[in-house]
Amino acid sequence: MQGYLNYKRIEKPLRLWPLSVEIGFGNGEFLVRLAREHPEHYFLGIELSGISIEKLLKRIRDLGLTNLFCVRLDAYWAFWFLLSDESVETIYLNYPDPWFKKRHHRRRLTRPDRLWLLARRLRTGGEIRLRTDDRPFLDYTLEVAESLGAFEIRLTEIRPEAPLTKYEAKWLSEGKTLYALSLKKVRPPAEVPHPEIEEVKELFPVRVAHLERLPEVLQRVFRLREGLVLKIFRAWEHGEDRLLEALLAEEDYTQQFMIFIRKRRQGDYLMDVSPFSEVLKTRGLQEALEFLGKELSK
Ligand SMILES: C[S@@+](CC[C@H](N)C(=O)[O-])C[C@H]1O[C@@H](n2cnc3c(N)ncnc32)[C@H](O)[C@@H]1O
Repeated sequence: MQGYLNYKRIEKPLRLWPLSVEIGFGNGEFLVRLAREHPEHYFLGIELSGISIEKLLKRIRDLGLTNLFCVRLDAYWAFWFLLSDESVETIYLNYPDPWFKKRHHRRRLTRPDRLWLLARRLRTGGEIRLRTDDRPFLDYTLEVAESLGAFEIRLTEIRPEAPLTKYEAKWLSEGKTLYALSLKKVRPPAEVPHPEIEEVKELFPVRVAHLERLPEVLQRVFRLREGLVLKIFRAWEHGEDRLLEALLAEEDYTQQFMIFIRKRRQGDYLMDVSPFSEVLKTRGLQEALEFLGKELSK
């Protein structure tokens, strides 16, 4: 599909240059305008909302835009998996959810590990441009940005004569103050603890000696290690073969998929991710298969 990046399949990191990224593009108005104004520049939109993705894809198709792409993935993991350091010209964050309650601050897109990764992926001299109407969120972001020591920081208020989106025009006419924060990368950010997931080239099938213990693993939650949790929901029988429905949470990246267990002539079984499940091949997924193989074979 034109403009859609299936991040589980494509070659990574992306090789698009010059590239700018918008996180949480919503109705896509801002991103489409940029892509039309700068046909020589590539743009990537990152969104969690399927409806937003559908709408943007329709506009990409209708307008025949060949420089605009989108991916449906949490922004942190999109930057982690798809982009290399120093590869992005500008990162736009327009009115991200401020998560104003203290206990929700960890969901903020500008919390230290999130902003750290954006700063890594940004080209030196490039900018993160944030727009927000939420002063406490802005102050939080300023504090995090300062602590990373990577940026030249500039804060302005959005003026009515600037190019505005429909919502911005409405908010300004209602007398709201809209802030524009520019974080220009001048040096690499200070290291902060951050979640990591390692992709692997290939997943290897795992041997299972017998299936007698299969009922015991169903509906159980296995904590394989810090940041890796596996749950097998149920199993279907197909002759001597089995199909399992599994969920794996690796850090906060979750994948739901089917596991196929096939009886071999030797009498034992071979277990693999079902070819009908598309997964991101990760070290954690291989670990989970190996763990399950051992658990069943006991
Ligand atoms: C408040 S809306 C703003 C939409 C748009 N930028 C605008 O200015 O109207 C925030 C958007 O960010 C998206 N979003 C929130 N968290 C995200 C994440 N972790 N990764 C990607 N998109 C995210 C939401 O789905 C939503 O569309």
